Amino acid sequence: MGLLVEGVWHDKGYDTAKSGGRFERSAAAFRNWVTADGSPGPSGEGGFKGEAGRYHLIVSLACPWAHRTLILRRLKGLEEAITVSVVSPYMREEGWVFHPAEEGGVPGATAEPLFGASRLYEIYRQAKPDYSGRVTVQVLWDRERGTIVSNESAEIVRMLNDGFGEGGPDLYPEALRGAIDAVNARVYDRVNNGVYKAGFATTQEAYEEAFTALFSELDALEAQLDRQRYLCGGDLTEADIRLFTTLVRFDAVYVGHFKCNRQRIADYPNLSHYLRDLYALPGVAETVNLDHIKRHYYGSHAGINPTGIVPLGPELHFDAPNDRALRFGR
Ligand SMILES: N[C@@H](CCC(=O)N[C@@H](CS)C(=O)NCC(=O)O)C(=O)O
Repeated sequence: MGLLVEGVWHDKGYDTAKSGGRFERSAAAFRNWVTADGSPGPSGEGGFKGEAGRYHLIVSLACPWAHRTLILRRLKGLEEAITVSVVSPYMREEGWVFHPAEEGGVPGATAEPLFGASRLYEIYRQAKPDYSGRVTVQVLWDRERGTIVSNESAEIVRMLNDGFGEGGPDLYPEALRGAIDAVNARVYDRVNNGVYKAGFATTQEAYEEAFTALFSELDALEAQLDRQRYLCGGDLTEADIRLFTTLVRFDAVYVGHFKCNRQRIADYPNLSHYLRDLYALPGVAETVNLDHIKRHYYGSHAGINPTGIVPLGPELHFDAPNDRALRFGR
């Protein structure tokens, strides 16, 4: 794990000393928006029109943030329009690297076709030679302007929802925006980022704080999903995709590696049926790669798992039947 300082790579982890052992995630640096007509979005510059063949997405199949964007790309039918590269699951001294399966990398990892880069930080330097900051997945690259449009998944999912024309479900419908934003805020802080706050805490107090907030939120979500099929009612929204990418990793990595072990998702009846309901959406199962997920977490964070041993379990059955459609009538 590391970062760029004025374009120079430094192998350096997050510093929790200044924050009482608490993990604090840095804000993403590239915040432009692809829009249907190229007009500016809520931040950054304009000039990024939604066009097939123009954009390239660089993801890790291990990363829950990148996973959101891969699911949106699939649900919105944008697989032909937006090309994808997959980094190696191992993120070590050089950060995220490209090590394609054909060259002995992990199956599912690909090359980087834009510059033939071997490290993700080279892509950041192409966009901004003196870039200072963390080098994170995912990255949405614009071939036309030769730069990074955005490296913030919460914003990329919105661009994929409505920046490339019609097609697929509207996952951020006008009428539900208030409800979606409210759920997202809770889920981001206590669940999506909550598992990282527990896992990367370096004091007992910081860990306990994150653990308690995480499980109280999961309990609340369990109760909410007893009343409705999806987080914002009867229709699937962006909020569900954002929760899904954490739930699908939970029993495999967050319970053990991040010590989120009060209980598993498999022990929550509603959350586990809900997880399988989302997994069964067309094309979603193909975006889930548990091999990359387990190798990444257990094999990249030497401070947490110094041996790098990847557990063989648990057995997971996301493709087992679920009761959600039957219970909620759709
Ligand atoms: N806010 C960003 C967060 C992305 C992020 O933190 N990705 C992780 C992988 S799961 C990463 O690349 N970490 C490398 C680092 O922090 O140095 C987003 O949602 O896109």
